[in-house]
Order: sequence, then C-alpha cells, then structure tokens
Amino acid sequence: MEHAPKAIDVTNDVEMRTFNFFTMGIDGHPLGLHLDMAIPTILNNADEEQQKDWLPKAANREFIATYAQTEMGHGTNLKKLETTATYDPKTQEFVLNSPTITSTKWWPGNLGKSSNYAVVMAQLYTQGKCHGAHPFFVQLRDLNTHKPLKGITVGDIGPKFGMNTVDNGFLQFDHVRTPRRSMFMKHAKVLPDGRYVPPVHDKLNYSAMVFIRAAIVSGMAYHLLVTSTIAVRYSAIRRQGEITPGAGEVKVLDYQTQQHRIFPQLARGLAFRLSGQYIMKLYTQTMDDIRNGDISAVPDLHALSCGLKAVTTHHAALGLEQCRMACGGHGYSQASGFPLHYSVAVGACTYEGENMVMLLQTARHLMKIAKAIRAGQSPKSNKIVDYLFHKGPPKCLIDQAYDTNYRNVLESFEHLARRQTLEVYDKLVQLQQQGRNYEQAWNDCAVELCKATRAHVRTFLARTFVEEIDKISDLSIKSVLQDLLQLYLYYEVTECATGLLEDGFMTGQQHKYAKKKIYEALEKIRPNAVSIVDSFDFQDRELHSVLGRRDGNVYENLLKWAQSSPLNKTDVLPFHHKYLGKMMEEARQRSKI
Ligand SMILES: CCCCCCCCCC/C=C\CCCCC/C=C/C(=O)SCCNC(=O)CCNC(=O)[C@H](O)C(C)(C)COP(=O)(O)OP(=O)(O)OC[C@H]1O[C@@H](n2cnc3c(N)ncnc32)[C@H](O)[C@@H]1OP(=O)(O)O
Ligand SMILES: Cc1cc2nc3c(=O)[nH]c(=O)nc-3n(C[C@H](O)[C@H](O)[C@H](O)COP(=O)(O)OP(=O)(O)OC[C@H]3O[C@@H](n4cnc5c(N)ncnc54)[C@H](O)[C@@H]3O)c2cc1C
Repeated sequence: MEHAPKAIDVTNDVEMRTFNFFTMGIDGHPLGLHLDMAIPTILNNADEEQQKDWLPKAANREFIATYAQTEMGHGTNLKKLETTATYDPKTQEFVLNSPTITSTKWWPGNLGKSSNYAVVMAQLYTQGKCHGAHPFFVQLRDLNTHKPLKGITVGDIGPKFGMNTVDNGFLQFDHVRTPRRSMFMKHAKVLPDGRYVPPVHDKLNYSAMVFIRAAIVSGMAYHLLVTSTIAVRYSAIRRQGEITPGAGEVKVLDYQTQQHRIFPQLARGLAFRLSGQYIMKLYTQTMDDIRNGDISAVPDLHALSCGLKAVTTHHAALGLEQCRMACGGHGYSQASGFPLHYSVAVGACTYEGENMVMLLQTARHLMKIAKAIRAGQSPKSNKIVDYLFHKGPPKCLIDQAYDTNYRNVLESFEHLARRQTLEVYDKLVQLQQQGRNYEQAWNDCAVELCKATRAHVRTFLARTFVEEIDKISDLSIKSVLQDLLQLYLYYEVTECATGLLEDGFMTGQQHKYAKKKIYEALEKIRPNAVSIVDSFDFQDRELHSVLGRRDGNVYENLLKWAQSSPLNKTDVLPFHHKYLGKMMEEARQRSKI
C-alpha cells in the first residue's frame, strides 16, 4: 500500500531510539540499558568471534541485556567490587559468586524484571590470583519461561526518586557456572589452561561508562532546552502585574528577573549541545584508534568526559529548577512537565560516576599537566589542555572595545583555570613536603581540585561555543545565536567572578561591565525568545507539559487536565461517607449536645 506506515527498523540505532523515546517516554524503558550500555560493551569489549555471535542477536532484540556493575556496598570504588568469577580449567568455566550481602548487584537498570542477560563486572580469579574487575556476558533467565536460572536470585529494588518506569534491580550468584568464552575477550583474556593475558590498557573494560558519560552531555542539553522551552512559552502567555502603571498587565517574560532566570538555561543548553557533539566525536575517534592499536587518547577522553559529565549534570539540575520556579505555582504541578524532567535529569548527577568523584578524576589529569608545566615542559599539541601551558595577559581585558571572537573573555576563563590548577598543584607539593603522603594531601586539596576541574570545563564549554558559532554562515541564524553566546559568556564570567577578582586579575569595574553585557543580551534575546524555542521543534508529546504547549492554550487545557484526574471521576469519593463524612457528621452531632 502506498501510504502504509513504514515498519521500524530495529537494527537502526537512531530509528529505534526515536521510536522508544516517543512511545515510551523519557523516564526510561525496558531496553534502555540494553541499547545504551550492553550493546556498547559488546561493540568495544567483545572479540571478533563473540561479536559475530552476540551483536546481531542483541540488535535484533533476541535477548535483553543490562549492565550489572554496582553492588550494594560499592559503586564508586570498583577495585572493591566483591562479586567473583573464578576460573575452573577442568571444565573451562567461570564460577560466579556473590560472597556477601554487600556484593549483591544493586541498581542496574532493567535488571529487575526485563533483562535475561547481563554484562556482569566481577573480580577475575585464575591460577589463584585476582586480576581485578572484568566484564562477563551472563545469562540470567530461561529464554522460554523467563524464570531465573539455577543459582541466580534477581528482582526489582523498589520505587525510586524518579525513573520508575525502569526496573532497577538486584542480583546474586550462588556459584553459577558460565563458559570461559562468556568473559569479554577483546582486551584481556583467560586461556583454556587458565593463563591470564592482560589488556594493553587496564581501563579499556570501562568503555561503556565512558560512552554514557559522553552521551549524558547531550542528554543534559536536551533537558535544559526542553525545560527552557516550557518556561519561555508559558512566560509568554502568563500575564501578571504591570511594568508601567495603568498600561495593563504584562507577559511575565517581559520582567528582567524572568529573563535572567530562564535565558541563561537556554544558553547553557546550547553550549552543552555543542560540547556534547564534540565529546561524542572524540569518543568515536578514540574507539576507532583503540581498534587500530592506538590508546594514546584514552586518558584525554576519560578526563574530558568525566569533567563534562559532572558539570553539565549539575548545571542542568540547577537550571531545571530555575525553569520550574519561573513558572510560579503552575510550575509545581505535574501538568508543567518539570517533575518528570527534573527527576530524570538529577539521576545523572549520581549515575555513571558520582559527580564529585568525576570532578576529581579530571583533576588527576590536570595535576599531571601542572607537573609538566612546573617542570618546564612544552605542550603536546593537545587542543583541550594546551592553553594551560601558555602565559595569558596579566590583567583581564574583557572591557576592551575590540574583543574579536570573545578572545578576552576566553582568556579570562583560561586564566582562572590555569591559576586554580597551578595553585592547587603547588599546595599538593607543599603538603607532601610538610610530611603528608600523596593521598592525604590530595584529600586536603579536594575542594580546590574540584574547582580547578570546573574552571577547566568552563573554558572548554565556552571555547567550543565560540568556535561553533563562528562556523555558521547563515547570518540571520548566526546573529540570534550570537546573542545567546554573549549571554552565556558574560553570565559565566559573573558565575566565576570570585575567582577572577580574588587575585586582582579582574577589576570591580570589569565585573560591572560583564553584568551590563548580560542585561544587554537579555534585551536582545527577548523578542526572539519564543521563535528560538519553537525552532527546536519539540513535539507536545515530548514536552509532557500543559504549560509548554506549542499553541499556547494553557488555561483551558490546565482545567481539562485537572478535570481528567482520577480523583474527579466522581463528585463524591466512594469512601467519603465512611470516613471524612462520618467524622464531620459525628462532630456536628457532638457539638449539638
Ligand atoms: C534524545 C534525548 C534523550 C534525553 C534523555 C537524557 C539521557 C541522558 C543520556 C544518558 C543515556 C542513557 C542513560 C542510561 C542510564 C544510565 C544508567 C547508569 C548506569 C551506571 O551508573 S553504570 C555504573 C557506573 N559506575 C561508575 O561510573 C563507577 C565510577 N567509578 C569509576 O569509574 C572508577 O572506579 C574510578 C574512575 C572512580 C576510579 O577507577 P579505579 O579503577 O579505582 O582506578 P584508579 O586506580 O583510581 O585509577 C587508575 C587510573 O585509571 C584512570 N581511569 C579510571 N577510569 C578510567 C576510564 N574509564 N578510562 C580511562 N582511564 C580511567 C584513572 O584516572 C587513573 O589514571 P591515572 O593513574 O591518574 O593516570
Ligand atoms: C538512577 C540510577 C541508575 C543506575 N543505573 C545503574 C546501572 O544500570 N548499572 C550499574 O552498575 N549501576 C547503576 N547505578 C549505580 C551508580 O552508578 C552508582 O550509584 C554511582 O556510580 C555512585 O556510586 P555509589 O552509589 O557507590 O556512591 P558513593 O560512592 O557511595 O557516594 C556517596 C558519597 O561519597 C562520595 N565519595 C565516594 N568516593 C569518593 C572519593 N573517592 N572521593 C571523594 N568523595 C567520594 C561521593 O562523592 C558521594 O558524595 C545507577 C544509579 C542510579 C541512581
């Protein structure tokens, strides 16, 4: 038939994701971990033969797999995972075991009820020696009955803060046997006789986490762009109060405070989107390099993905909350769509590496660079960190008339990142000279180390935003985006003003200049705000928001939404006369006596 709907191609990743997203919503679905973590693990950690066997079946959804790493007792410190996989050369099998309560796998998405396979991270023992956590591909449930296999206890961990459409689960193994070839063998291997062959880099097993950390950056852009769309649209129909007495009530979007609350979230959403594209490309490139035997970019990718993940999730959480508050009372209703987006987005501050832990990972990388700088070494042509080696201007120049492509603003961010990185490095060295060991000194510097990472990530986000806008050739689009860029950059200057003022790099006057540039940008963005968010082309079914409807018919639909609440199916609730009605009736009778 000419107009018959085309079937979804389940092997096409983008098509499948879009379909899932529209049909099942944003708070997760039974295939989430299968698509986002299990398949990437197969792609990057299975050897050729394993891939041939597992990948087509995975793409075709002949099984559903999850990623079971975190345990009740340990999520961050992977060295202390307790699940064991002990190789038995006699049968050429691994024996998977959960020796303690705290070794119970806890949290994996879709583990509770949906998955019948899992990538299981377990401490690998062979020939009496532990080689650390390695991934295994393990069948959990019978393919026909879907009952747990012998020795496996599996279930759902119960309701959570949000994402309750995902069956996060628990899992225990009681000496479960699995074939030798169920160990992912692209990097490390166990030979039939039990000999261990180490990987070229011992963190290659962690590539699925790196993938999601990179994906999260665009995910956070999405949440911010969606919620600022809701806030802008609603603020453009909501009228309350007057700016000029007697001139009539204004749209709340005309208040400067409202613009200052919402527009920076829009600008940050765009910045995250552009850096999200960058890090995904870097991820793909690095995985290709690894396939060709080049692992040199692994530390850079790890450091950037950890820092971006931590900063973007934190800012998304704060930004979403600003959008909610910008919608007043109605923002607190589920009709706004904010509770759904908020509870999904804040999860990302924790999953895939707790944010403080991630900031500290990037800081490790920065400290190596600081060491090289202090040793007088030259930069290594690394676009992301080379600026740390260069001496910038001694004073801030943001208020100079000619600031081609915001060079002066970028140099301010660079100055702060460089100063913070070197200062905390010097403190680390000093503390060790005073007798602290490295780990103690590290802990004493941890807050400042996190600040160094934030400053470095801010520099990266800002530079990427500037460079990407510079590439746009359509001048009408470019000019609108330049307004958002202006807002973004000066807003970030004020956000890190304490650091810039602290060492006298920036003057109070220049801080005032940055604020002036923010207010100027808000004014320029205001007339285009609704068109900007409309241009994202979000469908109403994506926004899940009465307030953010594209047609702006908020009030009549808010009433319909409330009337359709289950509580309003009947005028009088069935149990009214049994409890509240009875209570009031009895009270009235008593007061008559
Ligand atoms: C269309 C729009 C949709 C919108 C929706 C939005 C959705 C958002 C997008 C997200 C998509 C999907 C959502 C999926 C749901 C997610 C479900 C969540 C899953 C999980 O949480 S899985 C579990 C995640 N767990 C963690 O992240 C654990 C955190 N811990 C660690 O990673 C590590 O233990 C560590 C980094 C803290 C330390 O590692 P450790 O092994 O102990 O090593 P160390 O000895 O400390 O370090 C040794 C050196 O190794 C370096 N290192 C560490 N990790 C890596 C790595 N991955 N790669 C490279 N190098 C690494 C470390 O830095 C050390 O280096 P150095 O010695 O300094 O040189
Ligand atoms: C919604 C959701 C989905 C998840 N999905 C999965 C999944 O599919 N698969 C899976 O395996 N796991 C999953 N997880 C688990 C998740 O990856 C972990 O919870 C996360 O990595 C944090 O680890 P933790 O719980 O051990 O936190 P903890 O490490 O116990 O964190 C507690 C506090 O200690 C601090 N802390 C810990 N270590 C350090 C340190 N070295 N330095 C400084 N501070 C430190 C943290 O900053 C934090 O403030 C999920 C979690 C959530 C919330």
